[in-house]
Order: sequence, then C-alpha cells, then structure tokens
Amino acid sequence: MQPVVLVTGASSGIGSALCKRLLREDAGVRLCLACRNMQKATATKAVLLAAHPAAQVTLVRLDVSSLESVLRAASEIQRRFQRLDYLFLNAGIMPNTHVSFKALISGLFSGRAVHMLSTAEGLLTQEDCITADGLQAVFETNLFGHFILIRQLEPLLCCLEKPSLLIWTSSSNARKSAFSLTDYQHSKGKESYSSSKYATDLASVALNKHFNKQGLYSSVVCPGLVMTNLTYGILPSFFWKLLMPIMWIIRFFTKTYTLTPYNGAEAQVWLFKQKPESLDALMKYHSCTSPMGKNCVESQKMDVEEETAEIFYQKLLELEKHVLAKLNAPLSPK
Ligand SMILES: NC(=O)C1=CN([C@@H]2O[C@H](COP(=O)(O)OP(=O)(O)OC[C@H]3O[C@@H](n4cnc5c(N)ncnc54)[C@H](OP(=O)(O)O)[C@@H]3O)[C@@H](O)[C@H]2O)C=CC1
Ligand SMILES: CC(C)CCC[C@@H](C)[C@H]1CC[C@H]2C3=C(CC[C@]12C)[C@@]1(C)CCC(=O)C[C@@H]1CC3
Repeated sequence: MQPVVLVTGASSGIGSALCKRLLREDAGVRLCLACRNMQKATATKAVLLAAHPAAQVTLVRLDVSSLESVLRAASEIQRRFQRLDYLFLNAGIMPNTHVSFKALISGLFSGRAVHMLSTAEGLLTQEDCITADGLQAVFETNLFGHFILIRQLEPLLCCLEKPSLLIWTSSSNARKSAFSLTDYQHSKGKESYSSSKYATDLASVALNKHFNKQGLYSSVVCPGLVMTNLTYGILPSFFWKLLMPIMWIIRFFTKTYTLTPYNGAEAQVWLFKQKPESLDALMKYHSCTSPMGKNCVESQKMDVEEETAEIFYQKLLELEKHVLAKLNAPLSPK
C-alpha cells in the first residue's frame, strides 16, 4: 500500500519544496496538499504533476487559523482516506515583524554573534492579532489549528500495526523564555513566533507520551534560515539578494543557513525515510547545509521538560473542549 502523506502550507516555500522532494523519493506516494489558497494550491499541484505525471496529488482546503475550516477539512480527509501515514504540520506565519538593528549590530561584535545569527535571539518582535475564533493568530496558526486537526484525525493516525508520524516544522527561534504556561497564547508579549514554536516543541513531546502506545509518533524539525515568503515579510527580497554573499560567508560558521526551500526540507525528507519508532521524542532534527552546499541532518536535544509539556497538553485539551463547545462540534475521539 502506498503511503498517504498530508502537508499543510504546501502552496509555497518549504512545504511546496517538500512535496517535490517526496515525489522524487517515492513517485507512488498519495500526496494531499492542505492549503488555504486554492488558486496557489492548484498551481503547486500543476508543477508537481508536470514533473511526475502519474503522481496522485489531491487538494483540500484548510485554513489552520479557522477552527471551522479545520473541522471541515478533517471530515473531508476522513471521507477520502482510510489512513494517514505522514502528517506534515508545516503551515506557519510570522506577521508584522520588526528587526532590532541596534541589537543586530551590537550582537555582531559580541561572542554570541553566531548564536544570534542562527536563532535570531533578541532580534525580532511581532505584532499579533486575534482571529475570528477569539484566539491569538500566531498561536492558532502555528500550533492550535494543527493540534485540533490531529485530534480530529486520530482515527486515521492511530493504528498499532502500522505507525504514523507527525512532523512539525518548528524553528531555531523557539525559545523557552518567550513561552509562559500562564499566557501560552502569548497575548501579552511581543515574541509570539518564538513562543508558538516553543509551544510546538512541547506539544510534540506530550503527543509522544500520550499516543506512542496507539501507534502515533511525533517529531520536530528545524529548516534553518530559508528564503521564502515568510522571510520576505521580515526584510524585502531585494535586501536579502544583496545580503546573499554575506550569508554564504556565514555558512562557514553555522550550517543553519540552508537558504533554499529545497535545502530547508532536508530534515523533513530524512524523517520520511525513518521508522517512527526509532526516533527520539526529545530530539529536534535540523536541516543543515555546508559551505559547499552539501546537505545533512543533525539532531539536537530540545530545551523541554516533560512535566511542562504535560501541563501544557492538559491546557490544550481544556481549550479544545471550550472552543468545540462554542462551535457546537463533537469533541475529538478519546
Ligand atoms: N523560512 C524560514 O527561514 C523558516 C521557516 N520555518 C517554518 O516553516 C514553515 C513554512 O514556512 P515557509 O515555507 O518559510 O514560509 P511560506 O510563507 O512560504 O509558507 C508558509 C505556508 O503556510 C501557509 N499558511 C499560512 N497561514 C496559513 C493558514 N492560516 N492556513 C493554512 N495555511 C497557512 C501559507 O499559505 P499561503 O501560500 O496561502 O500564504 C504557506 O503555504 C512555517 O511553519 C515556518 O514557521 C521555520 C524556520 C525557518
Ligand atoms: C544575514 C545578516 C547579515 C543579516 C540578517 C539579520 C536578520 C534579519 C536575520 C539574522 C538571523 C535570521 C533568522 C530568522 C529571520 C532573519 C534573521 C533574524 C528566522 C527567525 C526566520 C524564521 C525562523 O523560524 C528562524 C530564523 C532564525 C534566523
């Protein structure tokens, strides 16, 4: 049986490159692109089919920042497929971002320059907003919408005979100090992206604890710094083009400047080839690119405590109960 793979945010950047690479690995995969913009999704599908005319590529409309859309997409996916082998939780936003050039310049002359350039620690702030569901947009898009999707798709994901794998696109910008259990949506701070990505790491750890015995595994990847619409929202694309020679030089000091979506998808493609049971729940898998442009994957232990992950998971379940009751929707399966 050919694996069924669903990718959220497949219409551009890392998600779209991942789809291309998955078909190159195994032209028989049954690929479902879950996207909010059907025009962009159709264009991506056409590109995939041009390279692999016999490929099985379908589309499903999914806006992870709308619970109604998530519930509709989940029931459509359940109608179409009997199981899901891989679920790539990749859609993400980093809206209204400001770069602190003062921190950048002083950081460049400190002993932490390489760390700063690979994690963006202390460099970025965001202005977040509230969605129609009454949740913080970055939290709902990057984490909670995906969490509800997983919970709704449990019947397709939990099978002891054949394990399934969740693969979250996290970030080197995930930071413990940006996250708080008392304000896990990050409504008060200005680092909603860092907080949402740290929350992703916590959720993945907790999902492993609760679902491994049911045949569902979860892993986290970090694509490195990649030129996509997300990064073009931080600085304009012409600016990035000017910076390109500097970024190639930075590659001599850190392998995290993967720069292209193809390179950025390395860890996701690597995970696709692993046995879910063989993965370490506490590791983050990083896409890396050498100065010569050679790709590899490196694993690094996450800065996550299992007790915090469990408390956060219980909070996510409480919020799920609350929002589903508001929508008059049945609770996800136990
Ligand atoms: N670029 C980078 O340097 C890094 C990126 N990442 C992560 O990689 C992931 C992919 O981002 P990247 O490829 O860089 O950026 P892109 O902006 O190119 O891709 C983001 C994708 O997510 C989709 N998306 C955004 N909001 C929603 C939503 N509400 N519902 C459904 N889909 C949505 C976008 O859809 P649409 O095309 O309609 O906008 C797009 O397909 C993100 O999770 C990001 O945080 C992590 C580390 C570094
Ligand atoms: C190349 C430099 C001389 C100048 C670029 C400075 C900053 C704009 C960038 C330095 C580190 C970058 C970074 C990201 C965005 C751009 C930087 C802040 C990310 C936050 C993008 C999204 C992620 O998920 C992680 C990236 C970490 C590094």
